Amino acid sequence: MSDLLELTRLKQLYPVKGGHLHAVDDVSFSIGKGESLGLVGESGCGKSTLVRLISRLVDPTEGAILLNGRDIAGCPAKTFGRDADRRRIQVVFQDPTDSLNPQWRVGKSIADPLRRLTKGMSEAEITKAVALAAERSGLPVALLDRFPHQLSGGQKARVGIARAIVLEPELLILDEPTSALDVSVQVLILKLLDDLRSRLGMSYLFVSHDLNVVRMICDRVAVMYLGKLVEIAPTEALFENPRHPYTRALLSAIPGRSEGRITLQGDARSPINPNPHVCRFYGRCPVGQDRCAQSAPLLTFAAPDHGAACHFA
Ligand SMILES: Nc1ncnc2c1ncn2[C@@H]1O[C@H](COP(=O)(O)OP(=O)(O)OP(=O)(O)O)[C@@H](O)[C@H]1O
Repeated sequence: MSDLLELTRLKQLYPVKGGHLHAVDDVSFSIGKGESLGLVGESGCGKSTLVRLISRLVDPTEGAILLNGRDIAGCPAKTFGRDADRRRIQVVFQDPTDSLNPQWRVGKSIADPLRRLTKGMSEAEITKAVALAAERSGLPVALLDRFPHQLSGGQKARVGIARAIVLEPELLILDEPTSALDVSVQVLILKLLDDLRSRLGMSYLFVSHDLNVVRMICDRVAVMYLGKLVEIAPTEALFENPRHPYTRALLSAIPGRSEGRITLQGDARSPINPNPHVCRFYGRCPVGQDRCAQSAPLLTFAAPDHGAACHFA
């Protein structure tokens, strides 16, 4: 797998009374083309700062950010908005409400990156691209005329994803994309993201404080502590054999860890939903917890946006 993104000795220092705070301290890692890398660590460890550096909202104090071999850290944050690489990196934020203009119909919000970052697209082409992004994100085209406050949390999350993928980026940075959602919708959005990555061949940097979520959709996991990268490993290796004491502490703090794991997998047909998911689940169920808590390890999970339903296999 060749690298899409490579960070080399990236540093971000903030001036504080009596010195500097090392928000990101000498961080190096890479993300392969089509790879999903999870980034975990406790609050304040520097995850958001790293996201802001990679998406070029702020300039690093030191270090390189190679995108397809080009050092985009050399392009000032102020002008990166006009850079050809800008459209290759998109971010999905934690609370989609924050990234949507409340006075715009959501179709206009999804079209906005196209209008700002591409040149020469006709209105017909923009409308077609918006409809395709909505369809890929599982957002009915009829909802494009609504305002954000007229949508559910799950639908707004889909708008945020449609807006991010409309430019067909190579790197999608997902900054706690499901933490504002209730648990049944969370599973659907994670499944959608997992499918989109394989369909569109994007790479993910998936930032989360929830290790169970990271385990579901990441190929590798990077662990940050006090601005430093303390461990990076393939997901299963990290969960089965954590090397750094901080990683071990994080893993031991996962609720219900002793009960097992959750993964998402493939499509199965069901009479309830023409496009259901199968949720292979061991442990506490993320949906319909009451019913599923004592379930057999495998259950099928067929869930439209509202009214998720679990079925024991
Ligand atoms: N603009 C700034 N000026 C000074 N210090 C900052 C600034 N932005 C962040 N910090 C500090 O840098 C450190 C890392 O912050 P950051 O927001 O990156 O952490 P985080 O891991 O994303 O936390 P959370 O999960 O709570 O969002 C924190 O100690 C924070 O207080």
